[in-house]
Amino acid sequence: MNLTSQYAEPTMTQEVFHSSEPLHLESGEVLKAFELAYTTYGQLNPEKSNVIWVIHALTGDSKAAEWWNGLIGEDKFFDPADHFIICANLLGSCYGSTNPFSENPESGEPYFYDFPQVTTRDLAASLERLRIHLGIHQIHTLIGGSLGGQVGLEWAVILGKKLKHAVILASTAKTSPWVVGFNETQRMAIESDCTWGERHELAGIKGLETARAIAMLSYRHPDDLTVKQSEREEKLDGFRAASYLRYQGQKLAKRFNALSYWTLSKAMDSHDLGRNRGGVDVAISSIEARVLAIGVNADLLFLPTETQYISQKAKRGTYKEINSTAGHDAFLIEFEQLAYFLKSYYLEQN
Ligand SMILES: CC(=O)SCCNC(=O)CCNC(=O)[C@H](O)C(C)(C)COP(=O)(O)OP(=O)(O)OC[C@H]1O[C@@H](n2cnc3c(N)ncnc32)[C@H](O)[C@@H]1OP(=O)(O)O
Ligand SMILES: N[C@@H](CCO)C(=O)O
Repeated sequence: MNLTSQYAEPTMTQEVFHSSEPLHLESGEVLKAFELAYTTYGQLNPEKSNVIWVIHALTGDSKAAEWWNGLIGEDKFFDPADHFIICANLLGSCYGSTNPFSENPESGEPYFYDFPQVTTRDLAASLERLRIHLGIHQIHTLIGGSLGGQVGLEWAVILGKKLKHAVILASTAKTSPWVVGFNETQRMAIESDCTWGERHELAGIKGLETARAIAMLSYRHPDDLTVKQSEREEKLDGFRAASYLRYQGQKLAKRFNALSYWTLSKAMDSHDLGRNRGGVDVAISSIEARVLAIGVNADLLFLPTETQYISQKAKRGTYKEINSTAGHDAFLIEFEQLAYFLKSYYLEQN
């Protein structure tokens, strides 16, 4: 395994799955039809036993070998030479799947603010549709972090014995009031943009910048900012931490939109694996797959104890912890530790 080689994007295939069967949502609303854009790397083996299904986080897309380039790719832990790796853009997101700017079949116009509320369970149900469409009867490993881990847990319950390993990173079985609070402050920032309510893709975009800046403070640990954003000279204004957060807001606003952000942050709030299942403990213990939960020691958003709890309640759970001042986002950054944990976990299972 070469963890230091240059990033070289492996050959990928991009497709769009169109489901014409209605998707009945937890809210009671119905999506009459929906599309999921997905990317695959590698080939399904004759035994169909090499499926690695990746679920992206809040603002990710289906090109997992780009944003997880230290983990997926030639000579990386998940090598397309050995695995069939698939990632679908989540429903509501703006990278090719049905989202608030898609046409509402009822009106012939984009949904905009009428896009229905989707929960992590709804998102898992849409992925399940895609799995059935592709004729995948067994998933070797399902892996996702943060919102991706939440959807992964929901899907693991649904998949039963069709899933062998669920790898859940920096995530939780039920969204805490702390996370709902962070998400609400971000939605308040979006609402305070005077263009919010307008019907175009830039509606709420300045609010989205602020939302991302707030979110970044929950994705990083104070030590990370101390190391990277401390001043080199005495000053009264123009602080590096300030320009860093503004830059991060602008960076997201160039590639995302406020309505998708709103939709997916509400999906995160909705997450409760135990809803209508007799509680979180019962739901976690109903997962048939082996569960590897990986927390981050300095995660201020999804606390490591929350991630560890998943492993403790799973029938067959293992816990590992990333050591990083990067905070919550360490699951997108600390490739060497991730690869090491994955390797030792699979060795322990064999
Ligand atoms: C189409 C798509 O891109 S979607 C798929 C990709 N995205 C995802 O999957 C979402 C998940 N990914 C992420 O959230 C992020 O990419 C992460 C967490 C992996 C990494 O975040 P980064 O922003 O690269 O890291 P970090 O917090 O260190 O910030 C570095 C950036 O801030 C800039 N920066 C650092 N300090 C300052 C400062 N004081 N003032 C202004 N800018 C600053 C750097 O120049 C750098 O800019 P760049 O991204 O243009 O190169
Ligand atoms: N940094 C992640 C969110 C935290 O999981 C993203 O933008 O998707």
